[in-house]
Amino acid sequence: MATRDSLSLAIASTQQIDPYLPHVSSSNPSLKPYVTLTFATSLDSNLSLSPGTQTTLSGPLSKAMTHYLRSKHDAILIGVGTANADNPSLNCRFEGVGGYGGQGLEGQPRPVILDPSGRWDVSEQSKVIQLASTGRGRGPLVLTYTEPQIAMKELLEKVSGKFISMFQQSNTKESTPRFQWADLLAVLSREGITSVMVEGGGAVINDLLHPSNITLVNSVIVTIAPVWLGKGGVQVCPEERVDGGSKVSVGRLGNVKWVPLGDDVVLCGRPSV
Ligand SMILES: NC(=O)C1=CN([C@@H]2O[C@H](COP(=O)(O)OP(=O)(O)OC[C@H]3O[C@@H](n4cnc5c(N)ncnc54)[C@H](O)[C@@H]3O)[C@@H](O)[C@H]2O)C=CC1
Ligand SMILES: Nc1nc(O)c(N)c(N[C@@H]2O[C@H](COP(=O)(O)O)[C@@H](O)[C@H]2O)n1
Repeated sequence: MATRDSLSLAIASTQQIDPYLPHVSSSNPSLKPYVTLTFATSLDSNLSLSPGTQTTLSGPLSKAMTHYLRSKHDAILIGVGTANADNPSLNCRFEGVGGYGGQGLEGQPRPVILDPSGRWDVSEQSKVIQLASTGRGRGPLVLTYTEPQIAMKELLEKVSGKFISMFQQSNTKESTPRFQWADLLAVLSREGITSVMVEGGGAVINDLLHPSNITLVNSVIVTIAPVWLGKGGVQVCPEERVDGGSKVSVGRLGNVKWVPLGDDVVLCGRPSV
């Protein structure tokens, strides 16, 4: 839990970040959720030192800012690689804004885990499950192509989470199965989710930054920490884009704002392809 001082400072800074956040919640189920892509990176664009490990990059102020973001979204989405590497909590621990403050589940985002191949071990050891079972977070939605084990299904349902089976076209059996972003956002919309923050990890972020998906992103909020992690890390580096035979940039942010937060800087922008 962040301290009161760091929270006050973070709140002051968040006024600059607010324009990049979802504001109007819509009950129209046909609308795509508002998508905020947000993560913390090193100066060499690494999310962590190596695959399968968790690396602290954000300082206390930018971490508090992340919890503020969590309080402003209906859902928080990660890939199964992050679920397994970090065993994250994925709740809002920003007292007074949402989360732990005697306000029940108000201000708590619903965790969403992309797990097409059924690699996430849904068990009592998972912090997400522990928090949901004690009223400190919401039960997760797990999007998958596989048939879940009955015990895992029951455990998830006990904490008001569930597996959602995604439709897999028989002619698109890739070696690394993926959902189409438009499809998965439509599924979230049908679950009543009007805004989602995508936190990572590398595969999820790089996939969303692909030229065919980046237009689905409404805003990008990146914490940049003053550290180099070196080669071998999990890197944010999307596929190249070729146009008319020449390599061009994948995308660019417009409407940019740089917000210093402690030793870090938070970059906010909107994709302009
Ligand atoms: N610094 C930061 O802000 C963050 C750092 N991380 C770090 O990132 C690392 C994990 O990253 P990765 O190994 O790349 O794992 P990941 O979290 O991106 O998960 C990868 C898996 O997600 C699934 N996936 C990805 N895109 C999908 C799609 N479109 N449809 C369906 N499934 C999809 C696939 O099963 C894929 O194997 C960890 O070290 C973690 O600590 C993770 C989140 C944020
Ligand atoms: N904002 C931010 N800064 C960092 O330095 C990080 N390593 C991350 N990682 C993300 O946050 C999740 C951990 O969340 P909990 O504190 O356990 O709720 C982790 O899984 C990454 O998605 N983020």
